[in-house]
Amino acid sequence: MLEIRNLTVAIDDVEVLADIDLTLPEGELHVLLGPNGSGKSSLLATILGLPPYRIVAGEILFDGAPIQSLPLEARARLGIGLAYQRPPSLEGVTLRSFAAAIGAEDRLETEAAALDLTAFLGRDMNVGFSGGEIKRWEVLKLVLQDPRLLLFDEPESGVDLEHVIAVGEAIAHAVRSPDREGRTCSGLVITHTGLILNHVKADRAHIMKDGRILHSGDPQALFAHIQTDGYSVPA
Ligand SMILES: Nc1ncnc2c1ncn2[C@@H]1O[C@H](COP(=O)(O)OP(=O)(O)OP(=O)(O)O)[C@@H](O)[C@H]1O
Repeated sequence: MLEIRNLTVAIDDVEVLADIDLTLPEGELHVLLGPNGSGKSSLLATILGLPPYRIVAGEILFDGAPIQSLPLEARARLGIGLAYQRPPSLEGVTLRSFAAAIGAEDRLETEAAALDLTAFLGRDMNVGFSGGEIKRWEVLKLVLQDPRLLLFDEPESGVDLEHVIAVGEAIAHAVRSPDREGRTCSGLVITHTGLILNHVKADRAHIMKDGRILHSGDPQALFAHIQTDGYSVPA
C-alpha cells in the first residue's frame, strides 16, 4: 500500500529525514520506535504532506502511484489520515458536529462508547479536555474519518492504563477491518511506551535514529532490545 524509497526531507536547509526506505503492505500494522527528535513525527507528516517538510530526494508511493507532489487534501482523499501528537482545540465545533460534517453520525455513538467518550459528544473539540481525553478523541476522530492508511502519532501518550486498552483495541479494529468501501487498511503507529503493543498485534517495527531507519524487525523483540540496550542495532 505504502512504499517509501530513498526519502530525504528537510525543513529549510536542515535535513530531518535521510534515505528512508519503508514498505508497508496492505493489511499490515507497523510501529515506529526511536528517541526524541529522531524524525518519527516528521515521517508521518511527510507522508500526509504537511508543511514545512520539503522532500529533497526520493519518492512516496501509495497503491503504486507517486504522491509526493500531491497536496495534503488530495492525499486525504486517497485515504491517508493522521492522528496528531498535539492536536489543537477548536471552539464552536462539537464532537457531534464534527462527526456530522464528515458524514460519520451513524458510527459516532458506537465508536465513542468504545473509547469512553459518550459524555463528550456535545463538547467543543479538545476545549478543556485532559491530556488523555485529547488523545482518545484524536483516535476516535481518525477512526470516524475511516482512512485506508491510518497514521497514529503516540496515540497512548498520557492515556491512563485502563483506557490504553480501549485505544489499542480501537486502533487494532480500525486497521484490521476493511474501510466502508470494503478495502483493506494499513497502519503506522509511533510509540515510546510500547503499551500499545500489548493490544495491537503489530507486524513489524522500525527503529529510527537521527532521521534514518536504523533497523527493522519483530516489534516485541525490538522493544525488549530497546529496554535493555537502548536505540541501537541489535546484534
Ligand atoms: N517545524 C519544525 N521546525 C524546526 N525543526 C523541526 C520542525 N519539526 C521538526 N523539527 C526538528 O526535526 C527533528 C525531528 O523531529 P520529530 O518531531 O520528527 O521527532 P520525533 O522522533 O517525532 O520526536 P519525539 O519522540 O520527541 O516526538 C527534531 O530535531 C525537531 O526539532
